[in-house]
Amino acid sequence: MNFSKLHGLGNDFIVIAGHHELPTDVDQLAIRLCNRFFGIGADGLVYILPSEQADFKMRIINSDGTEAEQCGNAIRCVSKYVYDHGLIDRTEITVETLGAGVQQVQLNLQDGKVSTVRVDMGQPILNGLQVPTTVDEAQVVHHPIEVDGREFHFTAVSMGNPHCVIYVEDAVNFDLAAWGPKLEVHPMFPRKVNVEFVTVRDRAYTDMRVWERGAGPTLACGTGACATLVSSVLNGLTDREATVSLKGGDLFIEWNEADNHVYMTGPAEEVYTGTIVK
Ligand SMILES: N[C@@H](CCC[C@H](N)C(=O)O)C(=O)O
Repeated sequence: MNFSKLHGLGNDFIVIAGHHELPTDVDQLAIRLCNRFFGIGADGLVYILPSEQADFKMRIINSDGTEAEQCGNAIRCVSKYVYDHGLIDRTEITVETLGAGVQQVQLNLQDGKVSTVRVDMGQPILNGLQVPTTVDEAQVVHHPIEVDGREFHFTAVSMGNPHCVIYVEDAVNFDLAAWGPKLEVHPMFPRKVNVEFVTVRDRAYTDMRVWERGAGPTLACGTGACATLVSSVLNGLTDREATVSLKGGDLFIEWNEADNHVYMTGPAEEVYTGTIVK
């Protein structure tokens, strides 16, 4: 079975195309292939499948074998893959996702290859029960949450997948490993949660570090960057356009007032191709 390895700002994926559906043991396959010592190594396994509603369908399995509804960095990687490998020759394409519907994607080329991708990530979901959280409120903004005797405040945003955004003094040096895993499985989040620790530098620039549901600490998270911008607007901390700076690099995020959609722009890179022997 052939695969390609792509990443978006260091959030890396094993990408498999040419199949019609997910294999039945895809959870075990993801765990095995994503292992950084005994496998290829990746944050997730991504399948590009045929779609009846869009040009392609994307399915993303986290490195722990659980399936995610959406992935911002993976959708940019999928978009680069299908264009650069000649599966489509348009620079405006559509990609169906499991939890965020069909997304419109614009490909920006350099020397005939995709260099950056702008994705319409759709409307954020803010209703507490729909994110989902256990908080029955129309918006969950700066809500208290206690972990091991420490109180944080979080803002809940779903971009198809659930996020909990927490403002800290120094996101870049924050002890992700101490708090991320505990917040990920906190009972306030019935489907677990991706956790973003954020420091706002000014109204157009934030630092963010992420602990991902099902994958742990990653270098970047596209949906997490979108959730960060939405949360920062709701908390009055940034304008509706900002750079979200991650460990692996920067994403530019816009939350459009007219259509309420969030737009994400960033790079995608293919780093190698290979064959899975067993
Ligand atoms: N890295 C991603 C999100 C991947 C899925 C996530 N771990 C989840 O379980 O929701 C991104 O770039 O958005």
